[in-house]
Amino acid sequence: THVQGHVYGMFQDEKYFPEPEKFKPERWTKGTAMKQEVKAMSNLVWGHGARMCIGRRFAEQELHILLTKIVQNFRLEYNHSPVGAVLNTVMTPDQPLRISFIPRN
Ligand code: HEM
Repeated sequence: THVQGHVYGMFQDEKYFPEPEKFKPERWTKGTAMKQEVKAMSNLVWGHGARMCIGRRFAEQELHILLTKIVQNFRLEYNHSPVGAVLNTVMTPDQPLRISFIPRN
């Protein structure tokens, strides 16, 4: 039996994520209003406990490098209708993401 936390729902909880629909990356930076221990337990993206994702640090490092390289080399533009989210085991966009990657040089 597949049992899975409702991670998307957790991110919608106003108590921990005021204005959950807004893009506010500062939610995750050090020194913001959310307490560190609440931040750590407010979502289960990586699972929790003895069987939590063993590749977490590796995946975070990869994402950090990937996003840094993209932003260094491209300006991203999106000029289409708002994108919704659909649950397909993990959350996926409800339409193709037609993001334009415009080279910076
Ligand atoms: C964005 C990327 C990733 C996400 C969101 C993710 C998420 C998860 C989650 C939710 C679990 C289940 C935790 C639980 O049962 O409580 C898991 C398990 C696991 N993940 Fe990841 N993972 C990611 C990337 C990776 C990578 C890159 C690796 C390996 C290099 C990896 C290796 C594993 C392994 C081996 C387990 C099983 C751990 C166990 O059962 O003891 N994951 N992951």
